[in-house]
Amino acid sequence: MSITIQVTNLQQGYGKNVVLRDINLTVKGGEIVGLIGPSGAGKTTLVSTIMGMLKPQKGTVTVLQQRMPNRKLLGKIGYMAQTDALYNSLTARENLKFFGAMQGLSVAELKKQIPYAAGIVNLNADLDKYVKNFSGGMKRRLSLAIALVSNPELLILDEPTVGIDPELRQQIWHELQHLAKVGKTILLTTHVMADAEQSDQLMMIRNGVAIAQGTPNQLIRNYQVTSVEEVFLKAGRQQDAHTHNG
Ligand SMILES: Nc1ncnc2c1ncn2[C@@H]1O[C@H](COP(=O)(O)OP(=O)(O)OP(=O)(O)O)[C@@H](O)[C@H]1O
Repeated sequence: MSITIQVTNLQQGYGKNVVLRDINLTVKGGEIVGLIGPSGAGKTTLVSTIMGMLKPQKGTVTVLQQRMPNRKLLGKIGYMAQTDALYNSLTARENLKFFGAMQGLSVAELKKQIPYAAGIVNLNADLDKYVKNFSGGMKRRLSLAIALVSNPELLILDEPTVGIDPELRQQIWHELQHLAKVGKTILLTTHVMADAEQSDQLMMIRNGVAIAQGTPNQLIRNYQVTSVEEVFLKAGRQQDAHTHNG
């Protein structure tokens, strides 16, 4: 399977503030990779760098064999940001049309893709409602539909399940697993352990470094615990002990 994302010895930050240190990540086509870590750990900074919105301070990022940042690749990446960037004065359908057209979809493609993307997040019945009347969860769902509408090779989802009820979360996961099976690559950040457990590969980030990496089962075995949550807690304690001793 080809490599979709390659991050090598990445250091990233804002001005003199270094947020990520020595991050290495390889994501193969068709894989679902979860980034987990406490608030402020650097997950959004990492996905923004992979998207090419930030230039690495040190190290390299390659996406679909192209060195990032690279504006030409943006059309191939479906991105769901942490804060919903939606037009409140437009309907959900108009938002999907606008963002789909920006991604290069033709009128005929939009006609086919809008019901598909809205269907995944259960929004077909609300397509002609104004976004200003949407609940927080509906806005998250519309943002996810926008990420999916152009049928991109790579999906980057920053906390996609925040504000989404358990039933719909399961439905979304079902679709993400299906998309991965047909070769799409998915990188997501999450605080939700149930999401982490569904990922093929996990990277746990804490204080700007990767403290644990592997498949959920590998991590559970290596740390001799029974859940991903316990892996995270144990890896965190080990990082603290190491920092205090070092
Ligand atoms: N635009 C910015 N300018 C300066 N500092 C920033 C900026 N964005 C993030 N930071 C800082 O970088 C660090 C990592 O933030 P980041 O948003 O990547 O964390 P996160 O793991 O995504 O957190 P959360 O789970 O809360 O979204 C934080 O200390 C934050 O204050």
